Amino acid sequence: MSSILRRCTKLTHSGILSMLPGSNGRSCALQYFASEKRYSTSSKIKVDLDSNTGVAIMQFQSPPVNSLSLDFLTEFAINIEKLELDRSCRGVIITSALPKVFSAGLDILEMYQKSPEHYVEFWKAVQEAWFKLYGSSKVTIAAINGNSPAGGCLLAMCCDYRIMAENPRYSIGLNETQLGIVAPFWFKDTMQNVVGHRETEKGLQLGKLYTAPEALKVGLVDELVPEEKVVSSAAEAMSKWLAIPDHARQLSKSMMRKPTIDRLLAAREADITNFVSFTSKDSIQKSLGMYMEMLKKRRS
Ligand SMILES: CCCCC/C=C/C(=O)SCCNC(=O)CCNC(=O)[C@H](O)C(C)(C)COP(=O)(O)OP(=O)(O)OC[C@H]1O[C@@H](n2cnc3c(N)ncnc32)[C@H](O)[C@@H]1OP(=O)(O)O
Repeated sequence: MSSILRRCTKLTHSGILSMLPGSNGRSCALQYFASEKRYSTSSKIKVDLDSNTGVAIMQFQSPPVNSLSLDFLTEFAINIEKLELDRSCRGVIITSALPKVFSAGLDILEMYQKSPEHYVEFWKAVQEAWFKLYGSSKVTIAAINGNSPAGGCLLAMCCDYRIMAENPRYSIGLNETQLGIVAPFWFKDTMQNVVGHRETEKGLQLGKLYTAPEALKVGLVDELVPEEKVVSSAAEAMSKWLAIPDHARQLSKSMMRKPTIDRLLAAREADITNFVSFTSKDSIQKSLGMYMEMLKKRRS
């Protein structure tokens, strides 16, 4: 019983599960213990599924900045796939358990001074994570509680709805050009589907990191809320999305996303070849090395 009470305190502090649809509003109701299912298989990502509500909370917990390493991406794709196959799951909220950062994007170390074989494996994992999340039939909501550059922005853009902390110090965007690299066409397609052609053109060329208010203005995020309310607001938004019959919403989602997914499916191998030859170039390796140095200097 004491362990149940300890757990109870944890859930009440999180304020997450008690906000979800289907909750009777009582904090720490014991029913949560019966309905909460832990999915997590390792330490980088924690997933809890509430079988009362059908809503899973996926929390990134890979210090220092939730960078998307090969291991992280593999774990991410497995978790999304597992939830996809679980008929009791209807929606997924994706957020970060770390302060100030949602995700720092692709792990630059995976693209720096590695073998071509490694680049192939890494890029396949990036593609796979995108296919799984962008193609998910579940309602997906990003609760963006920190900085979200590049690959972090991509994950958020794959979701159906984005809620960001209104902290003006947090930014989000595809900033690849600032690193001297180029976002692939399917990153571009994903952004274009969210904010349109013109804003994507500006955002991509400039490698723009939008502040939270700027992101709201251009439609890159749908809502700004106080930082401590990001996840509870995502839960509220989720209940609205779940009020729509699944089959109708899923077919509508698929209708909107299929052409974009098919485009990468048709060019999957070419996209890998392109990534490997681009990343292996001396000039690109130099740019990545300088960028890592800049990050380190900024820190000291
Ligand atoms: C070639 C084809 C195109 C491929 C498409 C590429 C997509 C990408 O996603 S590329 C990655 C782009 N990401 C970024 O530009 C983000 C860089 N990071 C930051 O701006 C900041 O770290 C932050 C705002 C996310 C967080 O700031 P802060 O809390 O101040 O943390 P630090 O900057 O001190 O970083 C701590 C630690 O983490 C290392 N690090 C940060 N980002 C990455 C990363 N993306 N990959 C690998 N490592 C990263 C940083 O260097 C620090 O390391 P140490 O100094 O060794 O502690």
